[in-house]
Amino acid sequence: MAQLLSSSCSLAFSSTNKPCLKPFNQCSTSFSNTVGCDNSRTTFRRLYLREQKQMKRFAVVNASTVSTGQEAPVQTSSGDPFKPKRVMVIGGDGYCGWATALHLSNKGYEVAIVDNLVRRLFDHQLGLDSLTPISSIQDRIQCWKSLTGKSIELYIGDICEFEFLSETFKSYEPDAVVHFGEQRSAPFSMIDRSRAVYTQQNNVIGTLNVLFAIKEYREDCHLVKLGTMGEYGTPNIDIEEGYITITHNGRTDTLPYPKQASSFYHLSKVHDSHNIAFTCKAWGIRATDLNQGVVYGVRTDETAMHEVLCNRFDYDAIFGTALNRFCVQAAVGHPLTVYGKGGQTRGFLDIRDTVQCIELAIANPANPGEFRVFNQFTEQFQVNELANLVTKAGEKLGLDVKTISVPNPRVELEEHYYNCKNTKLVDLGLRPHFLSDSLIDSLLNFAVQYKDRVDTKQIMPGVSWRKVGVKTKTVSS
Ligand SMILES: O=c1ccn([C@@H]2O[C@H](COP(=O)(O)OP(=O)(O)O[C@H]3O[C@H](CS(=O)(=O)O)[C@@H](O)[C@H](O)[C@H]3O)[C@@H](O)[C@H]2O)c(=O)[nH]1
Repeated sequence: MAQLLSSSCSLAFSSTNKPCLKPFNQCSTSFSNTVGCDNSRTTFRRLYLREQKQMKRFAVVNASTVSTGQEAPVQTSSGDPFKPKRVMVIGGDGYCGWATALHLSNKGYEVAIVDNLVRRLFDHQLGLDSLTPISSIQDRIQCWKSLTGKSIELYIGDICEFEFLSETFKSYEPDAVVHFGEQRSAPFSMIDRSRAVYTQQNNVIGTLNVLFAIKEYREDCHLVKLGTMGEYGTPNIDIEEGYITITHNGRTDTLPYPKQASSFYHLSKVHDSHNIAFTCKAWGIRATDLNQGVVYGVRTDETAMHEVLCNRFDYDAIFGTALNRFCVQAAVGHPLTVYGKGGQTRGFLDIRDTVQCIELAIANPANPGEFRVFNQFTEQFQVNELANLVTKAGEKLGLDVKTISVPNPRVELEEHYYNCKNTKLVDLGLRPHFLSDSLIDSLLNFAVQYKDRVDTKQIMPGVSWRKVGVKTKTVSS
């Protein structure tokens, strides 16, 4: 299967937001140069359909029992008990998606990855790279198969192309769709106008297409959508899980919690949430919006099984997130980059908990027409606290860790109240891996192991929320 797919067309996006249908190795990796590619849709479609047919033949069915979660009291529209088995992981080649695809496969679900590989293209365009070397998706899947005997189906294409998505849906017939397939970096969305437009178009249209595909081809399918804690912003009151009960002029209602996103990326997730909520009401879609916090860590039980399965680990100022970045900075002797006063508080979670949360959401599906919102994080930290934890862990390893205050490139409160609810996933059985000294030690050791791969030019932030303009930036952040 991997061989079949490696000869196929991979989609790259162009700044016109039309997919480029040239084979991946013939695509220019420059952001602006992808515009002129000849979109040979008919050839692509023929190749694609042929592959789908062959993939069906090669696919090994792995149906087995779901090992985690309570028995779901949920039914299909025909009244039978709804037991999800076939899961489609959109964005399954990315940081959270890859770890999740392997975890679900390990737990006995049949898994298909849908991905257009654009995350790899972003790295080429911006001159970035993962701290860890990562194998091609085909090699990853082949390695997983040889280690465990479990097959993962692979569909390479862009979900913004409805034709591709609908063929994929009809071919795979998922019971659950986990949707990670979005541009997920706030700084990326603030580089320039074209990245802002790309982020919102890709994210909002992609999700809308998934909703239409569920309605049209798979009405019982449960959508498990990755949202973000950043949808709520930092209000001066407690943050609830999705909804808040308000009494106004003597009348009371439970309403969606107010949204105050602070980047074009975070806003795209708000727009998604509104579209999903509407289609749950209007069409009876079952959906869970997982408002995830900042993820840290790299190893999960499955990705640690072989170096070919190793996950990506971003430390640059565009895709790297706070704690992962601080560990790499400490490993290479770069001062920790606290933006502004460092009093920014966020919800955080270990990547091992990301995969657990997704599994719990799938095993306990929403009811038809229900729009559930779970806040997916395990602990809250201020950025300064994280810097202190990394400094202390660095001392134990003999590293001299310094911290600097970098003028904040973002527009955000640097000191604020923050208190978020996060009980729903715990109620479903989440057993969190809290941030411990030993985890920071092992992350630091991991960063030290790969420190020769660090490009220190990628560490300082170069994207400014205030200076974002219409001119396309073709060089790194
Ligand atoms: O070197 C750094 C990097 C970040 N920060 C600060 O750390 C906080 C978090 O920033 P981040 O880059 O770690 O995370 P963020 O941009 O918020 O986005 C990440 O975390 C989000 C969850 S949340 O933050 O919205 O809860 C996800 O949705 C995104 O996909 C993921 O990239 C911000 O206040 C930022 O200013 C620093 O002080 N120094």
